Amino acid sequence: MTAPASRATEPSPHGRGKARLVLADGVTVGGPRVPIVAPPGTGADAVYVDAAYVDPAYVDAATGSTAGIDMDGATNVTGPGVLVDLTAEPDGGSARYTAASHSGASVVVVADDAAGPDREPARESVDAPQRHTAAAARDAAVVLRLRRDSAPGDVAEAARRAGADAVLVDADDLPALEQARRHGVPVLADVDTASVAAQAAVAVVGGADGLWLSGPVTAGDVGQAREAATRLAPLVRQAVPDSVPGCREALDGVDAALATLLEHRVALAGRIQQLKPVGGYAGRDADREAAIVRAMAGRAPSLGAARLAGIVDAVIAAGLDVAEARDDGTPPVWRG
Ligand SMILES: O=C(O)C(=O)C[C@]1(C(=O)O)C=C[C@@H](O)C=C1
Repeated sequence: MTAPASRATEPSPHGRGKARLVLADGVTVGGPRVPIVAPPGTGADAVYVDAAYVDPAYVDAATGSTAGIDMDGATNVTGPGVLVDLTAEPDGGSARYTAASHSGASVVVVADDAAGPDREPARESVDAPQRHTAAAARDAAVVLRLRRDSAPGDVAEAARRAGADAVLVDADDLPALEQARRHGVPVLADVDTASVAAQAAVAVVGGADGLWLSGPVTAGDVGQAREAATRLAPLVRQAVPDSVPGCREALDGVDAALATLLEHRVALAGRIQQLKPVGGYAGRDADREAAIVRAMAGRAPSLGAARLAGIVDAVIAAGLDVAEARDDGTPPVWRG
């Protein structure tokens, strides 16, 4: 994680007026990909750390001790490209300031109770305790954690009030995800690793631009979240960026989803060959193949039936090749 995060938002192709937040080199919240944000050592695209792990000096100042806190490696985990989570800070004042200013982090995450209607904005406040967060946040991007009881419709307003570049909401808070999407606010979804695959899927389909994994997070959790995002994001985040790298990134996502579906298709077609009275090339069914092409043409009008026929023919032939080559101890009928 070397490149700095950036609070400078850029126009995004995902919806009119939608901004995107750059977390690290090639890692954006609001682009075609849905990045995974998780603690260090889990293989995530971007890393967050709890403020308590930012600087031993903070722990000394706040509690007089580091007892009970595992500080192994703590001092080296922050810096540019790292998100520092300030939402659980006990005193909200000096601790936040010390933690965030010592960290060199590029993104700080603040709670909505630090930016409520009668509080000062996270980025511009002059009153303690928020002034400390504000001071730290001046040079960093701000992500605002919104609690579930924040009324839908207030998402964009809360982000504006806090001077936030993105919001963080519960993975299954679909009204908040929808509000953020509608108002063009980049939105991270807080995925509880107790049910990571399902929550990640719900969040991505609901419109999350990034997944923030919380709880005890393992590399396996990150892998599951990434897989859910890879499979589902291309289905719900259709965009045509205006640069070659942007388009290639989006194409990579679509190709990943296509490959997943092709793999499933090969399995299904292979099973049919075992079940049909005559399977394999010998049992090819032209009427069935024509019906497949017609059905797909309705969903791919740009290609049309004639071009799709060639694609479908190649896909079916590849599936039959695999089926005929398979030697899994259950001989298909055509092998006798
Ligand atoms: O539907 C079948 O009968 C199949 O064997 C599957 C399948 C396919 O891959 O879709 C393969 C060969 C047939 O010609 C038609 C379709």
